[in-house]
Amino acid sequence: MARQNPNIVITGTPGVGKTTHAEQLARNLGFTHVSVNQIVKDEGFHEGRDEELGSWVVDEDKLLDHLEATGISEKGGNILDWHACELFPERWIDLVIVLRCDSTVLYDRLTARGYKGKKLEENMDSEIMQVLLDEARESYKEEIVVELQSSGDGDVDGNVERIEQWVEQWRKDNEGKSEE
Ligand SMILES: Nc1ncnc2c1ncn2[C@@H]1O[C@H](COP(=O)(O)OP(=O)(O)O)[C@@H](O)[C@H]1O
Repeated sequence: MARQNPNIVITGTPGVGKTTHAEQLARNLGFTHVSVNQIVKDEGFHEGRDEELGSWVVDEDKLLDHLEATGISEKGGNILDWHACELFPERWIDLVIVLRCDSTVLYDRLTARGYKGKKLEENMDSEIMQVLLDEARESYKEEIVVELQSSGDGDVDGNVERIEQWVEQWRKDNEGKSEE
């Protein structure tokens, strides 16, 4: 059975605005905000922390099994928020949003969050080298990957509105398919 609502990935370097966008979208659309980082922490789907990078070493098999068991693929209506995207199976995902941020703005956001040293450097490099955008383009069909700016205040509302319009169109295009 096809899903009645799309599943959307919001990805990008830490600090670009994934949580901000995902929360607003989930609220407006009545979708579920799936904060993958939170699940990894809460459920212990990791093999400890990489102290140098300050991030979890994720057990991807456990994470995927857990998400699969929640019926994510069949139910739809999820906003998956994570700083990586290539591990989600293509059949789960209808749209991949890659948020991008101006590097001076991102630097301020990350230092305000206490990032420093190698962690700060690696994340800044990742944004400048568009690592997540490339990862998304390599992992999903070109037409479902959308790059959006999230540097200034007005960007969030504009992006959210654009994604909501996309969801509306998706529903029209998929009308009736869930009964097939
Ligand atoms: N487009 C934007 N304009 C202004 N501030 C933003 C924007 N996007 C994010 N922020 C701010 O930047 C910080 C990091 O955003 P957050 O949503 O937590 O990013 P992420 O989930 O990608 O790490 C927060 O303080 C948030 O309010």
